Amino acid sequence: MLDKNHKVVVVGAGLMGTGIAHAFASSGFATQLVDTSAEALAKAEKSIHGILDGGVKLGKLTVDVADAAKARLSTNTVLKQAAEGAHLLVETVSENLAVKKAVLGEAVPVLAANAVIATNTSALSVTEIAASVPCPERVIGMHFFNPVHKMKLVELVLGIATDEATVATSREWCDAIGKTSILVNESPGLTTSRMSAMLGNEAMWMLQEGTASAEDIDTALRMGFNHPMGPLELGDLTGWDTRLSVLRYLHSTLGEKFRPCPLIIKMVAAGRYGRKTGHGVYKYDETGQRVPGSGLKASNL
Ligand SMILES: NC(=O)c1ccc[n+]([C@@H]2O[C@H](COP(=O)([O-])OP(=O)(O)OC[C@H]3O[C@@H](n4cnc5c(N)ncnc54)[C@H](O)[C@@H]3O)[C@@H](O)[C@H]2O)c1
Repeated sequence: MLDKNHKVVVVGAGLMGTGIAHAFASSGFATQLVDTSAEALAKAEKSIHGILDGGVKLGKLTVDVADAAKARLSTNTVLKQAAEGAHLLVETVSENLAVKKAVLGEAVPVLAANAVIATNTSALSVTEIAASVPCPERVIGMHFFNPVHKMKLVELVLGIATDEATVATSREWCDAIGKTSILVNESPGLTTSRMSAMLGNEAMWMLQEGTASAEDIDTALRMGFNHPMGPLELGDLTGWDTRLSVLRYLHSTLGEKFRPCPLIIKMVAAGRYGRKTGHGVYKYDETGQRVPGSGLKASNL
């Protein structure tokens, strides 16, 4: 049974770690956010405070509730210190198997007994990550969606060794932070990433071929299918670097239909990762606003 005194450690203070740490801290859990980069931690803390202050301005939270959530959040560059006695670890470091295994190798020995060990990997194997620790039955995929404070879904991903107790406790953790969880047996790209990778890749092929402008491809999916965002603006939000590594993985496991569009490879080589670098398919100004008419043109390719 979950207890509000249970402590959570979130490792990786990037785009996702920021949202995940906010979710736990604002749901009543003492939350430690860890990153090797002090700069990333400072940025994450500022964003979390921004989300909470925004909630106060909208009348969704009182100042006291926001302050209490801020007080429950702490940051640390020393993983072992932060993970000591935690009942849930959510690793959400860069999408790299060796880095993820190293994080677990260091943190797992100091967690509370029976702690859930969750990975937010988009496309790596939970089974393979789990095999690197002595308790693979306690490892589960906990796949969140960006932006975490708005997206309700969590895909809980079962590796070959994940046991029922871990699934049950993970569902409780998701309920406690107001998320809806679904169970997915480990398979490349799960349900949502597989579909989303296909859509984003196809949109880039269309852009590369000059089928329609970036703006019109996005409008087509928003207005034609009621998607809240078009696939190109979504790729800018997710990051084309992350997108490319997911596509490469799906290509190697599921075959030709996932071959990454050359335009994505070119954009990543140019450092045009999306919102996080201020330039992806669209350009963003220093306040993060999209520059009107900035969509990549087929004539520029
Ligand atoms: N971006 C998305 O929409 C999305 C959605 C679901 C899942 N994911 C997954 O979440 C994970 C993180 O993605 P992101 O977009 O937040 O990446 P990101 O690049 O924004 O952040 C990764 C962070 O990990 C930190 N890091 C790297 N090595 C570390 C280590 N050894 N110890 C501590 N911190 C370390 C980096 O400094 C960086 O701040 C990836 O596995 C990704 O596949 C991403």
